[in-house]
Amino acid sequence: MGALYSVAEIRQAEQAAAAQLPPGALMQRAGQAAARIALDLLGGAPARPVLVLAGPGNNGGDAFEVAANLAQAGVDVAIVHIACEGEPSAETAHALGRARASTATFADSIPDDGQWSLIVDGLFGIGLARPLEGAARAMVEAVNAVDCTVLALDVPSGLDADSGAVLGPDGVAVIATHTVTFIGDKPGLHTYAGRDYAGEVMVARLGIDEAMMPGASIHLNEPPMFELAFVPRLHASHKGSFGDVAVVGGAHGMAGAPILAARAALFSGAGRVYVASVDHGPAYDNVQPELMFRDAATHNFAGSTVVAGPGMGDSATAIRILAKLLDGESPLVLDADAINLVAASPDLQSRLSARHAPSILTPHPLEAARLLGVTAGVVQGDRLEAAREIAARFDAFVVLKGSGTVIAMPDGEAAINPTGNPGLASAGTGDVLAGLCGSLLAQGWPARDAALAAVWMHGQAADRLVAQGVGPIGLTAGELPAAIRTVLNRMVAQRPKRGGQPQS
Ligand SMILES: NC(=O)C1=CN([C@@H]2O[C@H](COP(=O)(O)OP(=O)(O)OC[C@H]3O[C@@H](n4cnc5c(N)ncnc54)[C@H](O)[C@@H]3O)[C@@H](O)[C@H]2O)[C@@H](O)CC1
Ligand SMILES: [K+]
Repeated sequence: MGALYSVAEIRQAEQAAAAQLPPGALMQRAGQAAARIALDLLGGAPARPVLVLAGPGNNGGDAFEVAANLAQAGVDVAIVHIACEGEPSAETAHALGRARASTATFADSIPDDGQWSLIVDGLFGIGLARPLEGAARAMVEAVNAVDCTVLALDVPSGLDADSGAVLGPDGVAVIATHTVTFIGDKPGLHTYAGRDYAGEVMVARLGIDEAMMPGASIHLNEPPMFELAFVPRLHASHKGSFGDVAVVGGAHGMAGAPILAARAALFSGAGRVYVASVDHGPAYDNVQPELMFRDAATHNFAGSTVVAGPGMGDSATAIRILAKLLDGESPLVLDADAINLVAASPDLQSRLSARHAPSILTPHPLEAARLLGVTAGVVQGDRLEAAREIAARFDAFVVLKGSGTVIAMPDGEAAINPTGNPGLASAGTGDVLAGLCGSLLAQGWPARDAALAAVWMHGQAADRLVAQGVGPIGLTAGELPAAIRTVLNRMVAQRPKRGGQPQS
């Protein structure tokens, strides 16, 4: 499964492998793998030269190997090299020698009028230690100004491979169309700025056996992580077989948010779905008359899975209801205002930590920041760490939303979601996600699988809609539930037959 490795883990694997190989072998393999990909991207004899940018460290060494291999394949290659202040590593010096001995030409800077068929970014990889400045920054800005295919070696230069943050308050990084990453995939290529900067990610393992890799605690959130939880339905089932969901929210002026969550629960198969309003809410939904409307102050939540937060507001009634729900035994999804109320109240926080039934929290970065008492910038600077910290602190399953949503479990396991698109950056999509999480919980799914599958399906549904021309611009949250239903039924139909019982 798509394991993601920290820089420290990659270094560990690299050292273990290098000890058993001739000097420079890994760099040569990296250069060969990347050159093969470059040739594929060029798709035949290119009309224009390839520009290879080589930095001062071993990422630059990889770049020299790529340049030498491309030159050997008959490609016209120009190299711009930022030399290191001290001595390069032996393997980088050797790679530089190979590039010098090839037909590749060296230039001091990127020519202003240069036109390229491909740019290879070998400036900085996992050794990036500070924000880019001076010549390196100027080079990155020049690359980003050109409309051209860009292949990043290992990591787009300027991007932190662990966090997906561009280093520096006003930092720059190479915006690549493709990234070939070495030895193992890295979390920073898939979350925060990573998805925009890395483009399509390919992994070149450099012949390092899976067995030599450290056990990963972070994975890409892909169907093998959760697909066994999709079970076909028995003919002999009834609506009581698929659980009750109650969505609590809908303060004055925000009646739509719980309805979106409730529709998502309905379309993803929950048996009975209630909207419990903290204010005097609507009596029915004329688009979805299957939904039942109740007063949250008097509704009996026993036996339901509760999704609390969408449009819940911060009234005394909302706080009182939330305290009661936290003390209860219902599986709970906390979103939006419910998270803000918890963040503002040490009392609600201790009730949350003390729960026995599962809790899933679905904060966006600012809500996560409030929970942790930090800024949204700090959360975004290390999304994995923030999600894990919330999960540990509240013994809860955490879905930290944003590009490359992070899902963190109370036991330290974490995943980064690869589906979804900017169409989801619109009002109400979070309500839909919360309703979907609640629906899967109500149908008996373990919280871990519910969180992983809900996030994946939510993104996948948005991707399907965009493929049909519905968005990303103008995609509305209300369009998601029906698309989620299609994704869910396909997942059930395609579920691998590996044991497990149909749900009764
Ligand atoms: N060591 C190995 O066995 C292998 C290394 N590989 C490559 O080597 C890379 C790691 O090499 P390094 O550890 O040398 O690291 P990098 O090549 O990523 O960069 C480190 C160098 O850049 C300098 N530096 C860091 N940040 C800077 C900044 N903002 N401005 C200016 N200079 C800066 C450092 O002082 C150092 O000289 C990997 O990303 C990968 O591409 C691959 O060849 C696979 C095998
Ligand atoms: K790079």
